[in-house]
Amino acid sequence: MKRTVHVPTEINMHQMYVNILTYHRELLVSRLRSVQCVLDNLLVCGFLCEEDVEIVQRTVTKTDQVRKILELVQCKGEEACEYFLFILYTVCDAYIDLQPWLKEINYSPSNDMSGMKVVNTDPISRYCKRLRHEMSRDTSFIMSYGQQEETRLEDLYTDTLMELLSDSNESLGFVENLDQFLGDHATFNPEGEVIYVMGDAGVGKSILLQKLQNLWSKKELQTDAIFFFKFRCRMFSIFKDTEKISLRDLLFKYNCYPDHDPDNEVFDYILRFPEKVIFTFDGYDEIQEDLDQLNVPEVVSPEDSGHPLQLLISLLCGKLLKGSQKVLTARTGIEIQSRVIRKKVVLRGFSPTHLKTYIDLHFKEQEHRELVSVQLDASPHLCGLCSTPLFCWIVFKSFRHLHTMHDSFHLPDTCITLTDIFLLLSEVFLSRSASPAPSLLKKTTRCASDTFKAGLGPLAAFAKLALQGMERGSFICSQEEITACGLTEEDLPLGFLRPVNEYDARGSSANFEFLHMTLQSFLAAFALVVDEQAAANSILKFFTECSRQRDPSCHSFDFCISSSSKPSENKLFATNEHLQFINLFLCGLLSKAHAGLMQYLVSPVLLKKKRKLLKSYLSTSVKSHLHGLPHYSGNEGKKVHVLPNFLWMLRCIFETGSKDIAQMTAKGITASFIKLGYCNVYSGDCTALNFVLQHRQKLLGLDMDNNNISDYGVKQLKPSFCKMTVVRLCVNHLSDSSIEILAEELCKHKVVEVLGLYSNHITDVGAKLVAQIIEECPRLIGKNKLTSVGGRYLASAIQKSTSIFDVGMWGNSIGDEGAEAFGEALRHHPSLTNLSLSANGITSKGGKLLAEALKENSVLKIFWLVQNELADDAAPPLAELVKANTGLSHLWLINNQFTACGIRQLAEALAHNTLLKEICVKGNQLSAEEEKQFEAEKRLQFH
Ligand SMILES: Nc1ncnc2c1ncn2[C@@H]1O[C@H](COP(=O)(O)OP(=O)(O)OP(=O)(O)O)[C@@H](O)[C@H]1O
Repeated sequence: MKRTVHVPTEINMHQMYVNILTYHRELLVSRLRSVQCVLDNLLVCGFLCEEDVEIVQRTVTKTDQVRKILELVQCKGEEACEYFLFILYTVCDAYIDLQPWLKEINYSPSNDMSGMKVVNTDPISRYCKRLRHEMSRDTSFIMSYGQQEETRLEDLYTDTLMELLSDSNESLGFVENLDQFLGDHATFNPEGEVIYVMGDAGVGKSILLQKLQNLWSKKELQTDAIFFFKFRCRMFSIFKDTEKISLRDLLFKYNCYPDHDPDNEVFDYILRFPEKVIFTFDGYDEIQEDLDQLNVPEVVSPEDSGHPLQLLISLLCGKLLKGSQKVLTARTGIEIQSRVIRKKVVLRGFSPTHLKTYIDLHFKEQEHRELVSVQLDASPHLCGLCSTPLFCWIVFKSFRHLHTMHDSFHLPDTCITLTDIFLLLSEVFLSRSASPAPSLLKKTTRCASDTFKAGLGPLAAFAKLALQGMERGSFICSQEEITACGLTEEDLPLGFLRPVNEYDARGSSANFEFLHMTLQSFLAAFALVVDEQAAANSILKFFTECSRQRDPSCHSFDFCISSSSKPSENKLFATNEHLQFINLFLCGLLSKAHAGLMQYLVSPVLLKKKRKLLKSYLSTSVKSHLHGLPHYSGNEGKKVHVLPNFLWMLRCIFETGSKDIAQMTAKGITASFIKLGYCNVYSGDCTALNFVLQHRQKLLGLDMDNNNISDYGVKQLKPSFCKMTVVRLCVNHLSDSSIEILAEELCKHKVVEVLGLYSNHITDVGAKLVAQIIEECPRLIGKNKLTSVGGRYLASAIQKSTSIFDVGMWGNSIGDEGAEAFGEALRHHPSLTNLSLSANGITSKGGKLLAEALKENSVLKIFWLVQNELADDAAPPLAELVKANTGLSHLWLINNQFTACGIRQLAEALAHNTLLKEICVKGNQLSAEEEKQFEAEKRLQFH
């Protein structure tokens, strides 16, 4: 028998385990926690009898219980003691504190022992198992139509674009797989504990969390966490201001309670090992309370009770369960204190490849796949809408349903609006009740207005319920509220509502919520339109509400981070997107395009009145909005920086389809340059923008940097490029196909003066096209994926151009061959004054070729070669360049590989140069002393 246990030398080997227990008694008494599991196993294996167990259980304190167990097993002899150790060794989760000690005494089970059975009856392990089981049950299906139809998550889940952002919202690349999600990758603040996931309505934030939860439940998520608690933030709004709850109750009531845990071991374990816990909080934007109003002292002790919102904030700030991982989702535009954020992920929806995968998953029939693909290919606008998974799901589901019912059904064509999409969804819901199963023999002709007329009763009742919820600021409805709106049991399976189980812990009867918040907004708008009782102008109430709340959303944790100060303007709930959506749908429902349908559902006189009211309101507010925009003058003329609200206005205008309002808006833009940077413009918005710009006569500069336009958006803007003097599309996920459109349009109209394409996905193919337009576009394409091939195209275009001043090629990979091409292009270039070839993998070879060529150039003033691989053998030609005194005023050589020897040669050359104003060599291989000396010499020369 193998014995590897270290024991005190004086111990008799026949009594080894008995002696170990005596020798380490104190440690065991203080560290052994889960007594029950030890007792259960000793009992099952016959080392203890029922009476022994009772004796132990009668002992009051845990430490005494352990003492008693030790006494008993020692009395039973060597095998009982060994089995006792074997239990601690096997159920390592429960006896986590004793594992280092078992290692220290070098314990490993003997052969005899290894054959013995140990059952894990530890409450912690049991609880983890139960959590995983319940999580798996709750997350295996995606919500679907009605309550009877469910789709398995794994059958439909498709990856989406998940972009990692820095603290200052710079892109840090994309999440490659979900294992990367929780890890340290792209963490910008190790002190923060929140992974902050942002995204627009319906982009898939909840589904992403569901996927993470489901992977965890199957032990397929890379994490050490053994507890996972999921919350939806809207739940925190159902508590009264005065209600209080303990952390323990918050965790267990709303997830699941531990069974057989009389000593509260699970909660104690969570408190001791918070790093073993993951939380997900979905929809931070849905919290309705103003934290100021709560006026409750901050909760920091896990034993204290507090308002659930206080607990939430304390958890997020790390004041409770510090070290636990938290994933928080919110709609784009909600700012939270960056000091609590560990990393930021922004969801960008489906890329074209994802969309293809989703089509394949969604449609089992090849015929449908092909039909949908063809129809999508024909409509970039629809593709843009379908990059949002929710809209895509509605479009595809509707297609499947309506195509099965009616042979001739096609996806709506180019001008489809969001209102069309939600009308389609409603039609599907209503038609499902009207015709239980599609006939195999004869497919009927589709008549949407008949379906709406027949279903108006329940539809209006759902709409009333939605509106009442919005007015109360609530996304959850009770059974009583549902009944009060006139809805019956039979109406519920139509699909508009789904039950929510999460809040059952409060003992209330079943609650429901709308399938999606956007659907609630749509129905609320529908209620405003069909309501014949309320005054006609009440349709405008949410416009008024939104204009009151126009301040940028800012959810702040200030009050819990610095408890001393209590800022007065910290409104937790500040987003009004769901209200903006109501306005948008209102515009759609009252548009000319839907007048035909709506006249069946509301009296034509009232409809006309409401349409007139809306139109006049929109015209006035567009005028005053444009008038009130801050104008300022810059190089490109009079500029305006529009606010996100402008975007909502554009969306509404597009939804109305009113040419008059579009025309008036286009005319009302008096500035020659609009900045729409960081406005969260997505591809679908480009249709709206184009709708307005079509009516503009004058030229216009448009800065749309840092949005989510993508290739679909550029396609939508195609007709407007003829008027654009400035086209800034930096950081917008554009690929070469966008450049194809730009090249075609910009070269045709030749009015563009500035083209910004920094940080997209352009390759050498796109570079060739950029080269074509380069004569009109002085700003080139930094931070893309060009190699020497693309570098050569551009260099050759620059060589031919006589009007180019500034080329920024940083952050590509043009290497030495590209550098050589640039050298040749610039040797006798007449106009280029500013060139950056930083971060391009250029070695001394390329540096030498550049330096030699530039000696003959007398125009270049600023030359950046930062962060390349230049070493001392590039120093002589660079020194020659400096000596040549060509007109160069700034030479940046930061972060290369020069040593003191190379830098010495450059320093000597300075004496011959009268024009150089700056040469910077920081970040090379110089000691602090050598760097200082160079700086001193430089100062001397420049003086
Ligand atoms: N990755 C995905 N794969 C497949 N379908 C998805 C995916 N993401 C979202 N969907 C579909 O879109 C619907 C809406 O997604 P989800 O509720 O996650 O959006 P959200 O970003 O949380 O929206 P909101 O901010 O409005 O709550 C889902 O019910 C699902 O049908």
